[in-house]
Amino acid sequence: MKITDVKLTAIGMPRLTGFVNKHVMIQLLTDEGVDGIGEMSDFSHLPKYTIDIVDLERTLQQLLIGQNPFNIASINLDLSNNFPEAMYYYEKGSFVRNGVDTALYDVCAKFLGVSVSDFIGGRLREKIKVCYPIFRHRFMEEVEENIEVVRKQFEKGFDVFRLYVSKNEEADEQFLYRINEEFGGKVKIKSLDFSHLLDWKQAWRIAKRLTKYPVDLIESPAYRNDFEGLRNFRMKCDLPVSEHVWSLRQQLEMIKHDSVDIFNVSPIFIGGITSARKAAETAEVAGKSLLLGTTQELSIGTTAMAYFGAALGNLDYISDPTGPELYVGDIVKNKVKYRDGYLYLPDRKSTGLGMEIDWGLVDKYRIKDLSWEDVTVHQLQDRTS
Ligand SMILES: O=C(O)[C@@H](O)[C@H](O)[C@H](O)[C@@H](O)C(=O)O
Ligand SMILES: [Mg+2]
Ligand SMILES: [Mg+2]
Repeated sequence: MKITDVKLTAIGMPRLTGFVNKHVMIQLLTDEGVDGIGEMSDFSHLPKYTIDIVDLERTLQQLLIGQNPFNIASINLDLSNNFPEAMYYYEKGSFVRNGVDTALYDVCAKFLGVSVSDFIGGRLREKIKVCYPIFRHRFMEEVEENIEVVRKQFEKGFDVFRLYVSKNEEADEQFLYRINEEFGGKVKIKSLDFSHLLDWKQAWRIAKRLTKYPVDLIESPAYRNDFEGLRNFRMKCDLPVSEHVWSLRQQLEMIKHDSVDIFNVSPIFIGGITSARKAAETAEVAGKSLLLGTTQELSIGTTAMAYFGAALGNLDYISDPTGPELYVGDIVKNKVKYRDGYLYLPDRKSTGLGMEIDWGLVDKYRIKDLSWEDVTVHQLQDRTS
């Protein structure tokens, strides 16, 4: 089998909050008539510059046309040479590698007539427990709005939430207090996510205040790549500490410094299922736990993560992918399913990723490029419109 063409389509998908996220769908066409699809999810993160998708499409055509898609290892090497790791959480090259790598798994599994699960180690579970995100409070009035979000999502079956904290600790505390009052033990807060916005000492001061209320873990409570800072925080805190993995080198440093208890791994931030499996195995060797992170993907990206997560032995904590529940729409005929706060894998009998593009929806959400609208850094950090 040979790749004969590569096509990219930019998608602008609004969230229920109004914030529009820009994604790129990739199609790999082959001489066997089977096509692979993948997703470069959520380019709407800092830094505020843009990838030219016409140019990217040309680059990927040069790299991929004529290649056998089963050469996943060598194609990943080429991709890493062209889009190297950068020790940065939202490195756009990782998003590009992720889209291509996912599409390779889709096309190869489809060609064999099997599910992606049969390609990457099977399934230890058919569903993955996830939590719904509550975006960062900046103003006191947002507490009431967020309590309303919890009420609504609780009705839809979500009973675990995670909270982004640290811009208004008064509001953060008020939110936790209100949740405790109104829902008691019925709703759980999985994590407080500091998103690398504070130095570890400031994060520790706020964490002490907020952990009067029950939470499972603390995420990103130090500046990016401050491995000692993370460790200092971890040594003070009774709760487990998690951090995203955005490069294998960064993961190694976190292991050397014993910075975390849990690695938050997601294919988008480490450049695909292939790299994510490497990171997951590294975590296992180092005796660390895992949770499945997210950039809030559409259904194609979320399903890819579900396959990856279903084969993990050390997925010890509640995971994060809820993208399809945050966006107003999708671009597939068969959106991923959530029930009772679980992300369900597609039927094992489906082939490839099991996703079917809905071209009507693609046309509805298609955009011409990834250019930035008029958004502020606060809006980007807090995912608000
Ligand atoms: O755990 C996290 O840090 C998040 O999922 C974070 O990456 C978000 O900003 C996410 O990417 C989003 O777009 O909501
Ligand atoms: Mg996080
Ligand atoms: Mg994101």
